[in-house]
Amino acid sequence: MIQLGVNIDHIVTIRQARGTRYPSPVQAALVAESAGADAITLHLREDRRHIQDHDVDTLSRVLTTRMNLEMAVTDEMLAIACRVKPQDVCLVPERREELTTEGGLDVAGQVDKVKRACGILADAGIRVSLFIDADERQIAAAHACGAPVIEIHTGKFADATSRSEQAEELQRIKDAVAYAHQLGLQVNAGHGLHYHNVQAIAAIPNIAELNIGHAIVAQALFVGWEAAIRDMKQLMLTAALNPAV
Ligand SMILES: CC(=O)[C@@H](O)[C@H](O)COP(=O)(O)O
Ligand SMILES: NCC(=O)COP(=O)(O)O
Repeated sequence: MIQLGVNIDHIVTIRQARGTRYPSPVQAALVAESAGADAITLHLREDRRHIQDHDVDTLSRVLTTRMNLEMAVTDEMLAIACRVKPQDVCLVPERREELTTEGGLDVAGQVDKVKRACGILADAGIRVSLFIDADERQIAAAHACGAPVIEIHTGKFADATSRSEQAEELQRIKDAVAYAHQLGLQVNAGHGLHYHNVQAIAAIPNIAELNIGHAIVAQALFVGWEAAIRDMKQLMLTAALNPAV
């Protein structure tokens, strides 16, 4: 059944805004797990704009589901991942000046570097996911690097400004999921998903997991954190069980 990875980055954005001890990412993660999160996703960025190293260490000790640690393909992050040993690592592109992740990792353009990182993480017993665009060339490269999982970047679909553009991006994602599944990859998806666009993605056959954060944190301001997660999970399950939704 489709799973939900709750990204808690922007819980921590609120804490970092004032340098307080609240809101606690530990409390957010444990409540999320009780509300139906199948994994907790956190992005340790090179610039530490939100998640801090100590958050990763603490959460690795208290989570009862899975930690999905997002990180850039750098020796610094590989060393942290091999020390912490989260269940999952998702390798993502990063640019210090970006507001948020702008696209998928260019695996095809740096196969040796990504393959080396996949090997190091796999040797540490960590399941590797590559965050890539809905692009067959990138999917084939991810498979060649030995990653067992990919996460399709749904940002272009989420940011589409017309129905026709959104439909085009959705079809691109559907084709990518089918191709990746045919290669034997586990296929996840995420970025920019919210309560009004998630069902179109969740309804795609063979999508295993959606990683969602920003929209859940925003909705929690109005309905509460637990309800925001329960509602998102329910939308996903309904769509997955009734693809015609
Ligand atoms: C890779 C991705 O799309 C997100 O999981 C990522 O965490 C976005 O970065 P921010 O959370 O810093 O916006
Ligand atoms: N990999 C996507 C993710 O973890 C959450 O992205 P968003 O929902 O915060 O855009």
